[in-house]
Amino acid sequence: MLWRLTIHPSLFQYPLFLSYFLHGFITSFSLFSDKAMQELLQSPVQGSDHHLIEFSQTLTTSAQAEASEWKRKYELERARNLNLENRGKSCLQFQTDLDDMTTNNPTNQPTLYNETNEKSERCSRNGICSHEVLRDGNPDSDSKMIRKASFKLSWCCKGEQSDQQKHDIVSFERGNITTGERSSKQISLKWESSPQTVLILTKPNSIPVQILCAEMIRWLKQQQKLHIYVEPRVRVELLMESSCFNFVQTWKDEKEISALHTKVDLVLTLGGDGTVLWAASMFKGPVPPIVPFSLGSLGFMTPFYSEHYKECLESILKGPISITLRHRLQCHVVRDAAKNEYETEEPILVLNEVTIDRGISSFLTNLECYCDNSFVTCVQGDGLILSTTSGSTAYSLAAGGSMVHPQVPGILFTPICPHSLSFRPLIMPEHVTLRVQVPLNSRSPAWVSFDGKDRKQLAPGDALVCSMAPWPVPTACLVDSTNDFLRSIHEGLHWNLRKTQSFDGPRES
Ligand SMILES: NC(=O)c1ccc[n+]([C@@H]2O[C@H](COP(=O)([O-])OP(=O)(O)OC[C@H]3O[C@@H](n4cnc5c(N)ncnc54)[C@H](O)[C@@H]3O)[C@@H](O)[C@H]2O)c1
Ligand SMILES: Nc1ncnc2c1ncn2[C@@H]1O[C@H](COP(=O)(O)OP(=O)(O)OP(=O)(O)O)[C@@H](O)[C@H]1O
Repeated sequence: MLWRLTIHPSLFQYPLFLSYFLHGFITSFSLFSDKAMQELLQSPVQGSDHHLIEFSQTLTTSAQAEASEWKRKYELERARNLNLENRGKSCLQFQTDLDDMTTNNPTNQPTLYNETNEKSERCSRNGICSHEVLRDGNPDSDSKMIRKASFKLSWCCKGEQSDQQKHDIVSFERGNITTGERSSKQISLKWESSPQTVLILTKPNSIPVQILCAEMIRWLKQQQKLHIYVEPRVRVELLMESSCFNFVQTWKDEKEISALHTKVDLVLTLGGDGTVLWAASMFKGPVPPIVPFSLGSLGFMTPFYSEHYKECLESILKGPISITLRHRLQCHVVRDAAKNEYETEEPILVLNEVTIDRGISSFLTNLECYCDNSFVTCVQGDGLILSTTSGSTAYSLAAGGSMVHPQVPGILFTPICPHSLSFRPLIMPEHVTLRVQVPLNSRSPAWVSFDGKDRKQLAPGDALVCSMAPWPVPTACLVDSTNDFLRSIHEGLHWNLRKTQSFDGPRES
């Protein structure tokens, strides 16, 4: 499986983003040496170009050693897969299509190593790239290799896509401090090799979703020749409909779920915002691009119309795709019994928000809040929401928080029904760590929930520690981040809808 990740130099002015992004990708792939990674992550922003290019060369050398073995296994596996799939000949249609796949479609041939090498050289000249050879983690199928599509992310400047421009946010020349043009524009994803595997996630208990899912799978297999993964529940539903869906793949346990990001090129969600949250929660590390189709009632994060799925997917599979990189929060529950902060429970990632509230207790919550160890305030009321900017249009909005463009990196600090006249919501910068603690003298415990789910009790002395997660959720845009955001607040919330004042009437002279 090969990956290629190119990072445009303008990203270097976002050191946190860069280290998060790279850390996310790097730690998930075992080829990077620890030393190289430390050097990379510790390198000063100005020198990043140099470090990254060196790094990419190390990686390419490592990849060379495995590439010919990979190619041999890949071809063996491909032959084996075709054999297996050919056994289910009862479905004549699928068989014909598989035959077409091998004879007529040269794009489905395995990419040769030389081509990859050539690409890597090209990539080192223009930007930063990494090539990965990944193995399927399943010990039972040692020879099973799946190639993952490679893609490139870049910023678009002034409505155009530019790989070359680099802007400094702040410059200091001859004693004058000036701010330069910000390059935090629309992010665009270009495929460098075709996507081959999609994961389809669906809202449960919905007949229209079930029907669309089956139709989409047929089309993706027959017309696009893609490998398809679904949840175990969905595979059972599909097989009840027809044994022709035998080719659809799924997973058995958590371990296989945790390896999904190494196999899946694209995630399609069929449902509402809750299904996008569900999809994000399945990836505890790096997340493949998500294409959210709207089959819910509100759909702030689901811009794609399911009726036009064929045109949409054709365009997505071809690329380029406008992407919203949605930041997530990483939350740790620290129990009072823990001897230090590192002894926490597994971190939980949220795309919308983490809420600390009074749960079923009728007492006021009493929450002490700290930001990077500075005391912020004490929340006495129903609770507190720590929200991402994507979540700013959800619960935080209902509690009086601002709506914030999802591409703005920040953490919203929104009280729920505070019993005080002056407690306005805050927005903190992305780099802070927030700590919400239930004081030992609190009259009652508090309850924490993550994207509206997985409630946990916080006893007096326990704390929730929250910071920006290294792994954002890339969601595909229908138009672009800003257009999609504005459309969702207009259509979803009828934001600032008012009849326009008529032309006739009194005027200022
Ligand atoms: N008072 C409230 O507004 C309130 C109360 C509880 C939970 N919620 C939200 O529900 C979310 C869980 O969603 P679910 O679908 O699993 O539960 P759900 O089925 O109860 O739906 C909650 C509603 O929130 C909407 N929503 C979710 N994320 C959104 C976002 N980022 N922007 C705008 N609207 C959004 C959904 O479309 C849905 O209409 C939580 O993360 C929380 O933000 C809101
Ligand atoms: N694949 C899934 N497996 C289990 N639960 C899911 C899955 N997809 C979605 N859910 C849950 O189902 C609930 C409803 O999902 P979703 O919000 O997508 O649909 P909806 O409520 O019809 O849409 P809307 O919120 O726009 O009205 C959410 O709580 C979500 O967490």
